[in-house]
Amino acid sequence: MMGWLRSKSITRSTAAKRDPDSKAQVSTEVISESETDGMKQNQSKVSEQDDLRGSLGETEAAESSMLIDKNASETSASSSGDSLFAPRQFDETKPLLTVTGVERSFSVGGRQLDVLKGIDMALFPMQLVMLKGRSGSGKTTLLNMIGGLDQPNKGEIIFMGHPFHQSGDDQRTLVRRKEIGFIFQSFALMPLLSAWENVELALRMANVPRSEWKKRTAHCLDLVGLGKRMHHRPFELSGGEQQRVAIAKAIAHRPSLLLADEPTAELDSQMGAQVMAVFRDIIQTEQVTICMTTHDPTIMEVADHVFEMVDGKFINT
Ligand SMILES: Nc1ncnc2c1ncn2[C@@H]1O[C@H](COP(=O)(O)OP(=O)(O)OP(=O)(O)O)[C@@H](O)[C@H]1O
Repeated sequence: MMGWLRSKSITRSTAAKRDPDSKAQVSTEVISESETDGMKQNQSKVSEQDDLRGSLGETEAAESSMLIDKNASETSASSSGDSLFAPRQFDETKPLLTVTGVERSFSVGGRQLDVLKGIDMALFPMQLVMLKGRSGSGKTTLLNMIGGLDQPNKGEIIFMGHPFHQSGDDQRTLVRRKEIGFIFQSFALMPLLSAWENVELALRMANVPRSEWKKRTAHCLDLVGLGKRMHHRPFELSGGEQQRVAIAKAIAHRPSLLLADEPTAELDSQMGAQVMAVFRDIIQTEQVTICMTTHDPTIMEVADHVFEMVDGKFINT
């Protein structure tokens, strides 16, 4: 599968930014872009990482800013630190997210392409849920909806009480930045920054007070087993280690939900197993829920639940 980041358009349309409440405008833009080929190359769509980068400017700016800041004294007022470590209060029997009757179509070459055809699902706290299905069955389209990056044409998506199907782009962005973490097939790390700096960058972008960065960064890198490689840059790490840095980065702000699109696709089976072991650990330690896509049957064995998607519908719910 092509990763979200490189080609999948985890998207927010510029139209939506102009009028965050207008689904029609989002659809219109998607249609016209698709017709001229190419959702996957579209510059007006903003990948999640581009979106995150946007809050700091260009990649290079973000990286240099981190490099300049790395020895700066810890001056920010504290502390939201407790919220990064405190046990969560939730009822495990109540879903974190519900998807009801969700449909999503795109217009391609003047024709309507029905991608999601009535999806119902629920994610409960601290579950590891997997989506499987053939290429093109609609898995990433669904993850985009769950992550608040796109909206359905029909149906409801409620995440932690927030009606994603009817809230504006800005509202969804706020929820997403606080409560959702993303992991990509292609790791999505800043190449000039060390593992430590990559995680710190995520904390900065989440507006976590600087005084909390050190403790939280060390904690997250320890959780993924990279405490001893914290000063390595991505190119000095194996693929599995890079993906573990990406996990540390994605959980740094302590999201309630982690979404991962084929997180093990570029890894060999041993590294893939390590990533899955880390997922299992962080579900317990961070009390996070994980929803991921995969094609790998061995990986599915560790799931709490596997949804199989065929042609835009689940066949085994
Ligand atoms: N913005 C869009 N505009 C037009 N078509 C789209 C758009 N997004 C997705 N599609 C189409 O929807 C279908 C499902 O795509 P999706 O990426 O969700 O599948 P997938 O199950 O994740 O596949 P893979 O495993 O190959 O990544 C594909 O035919 C794709 O081309």
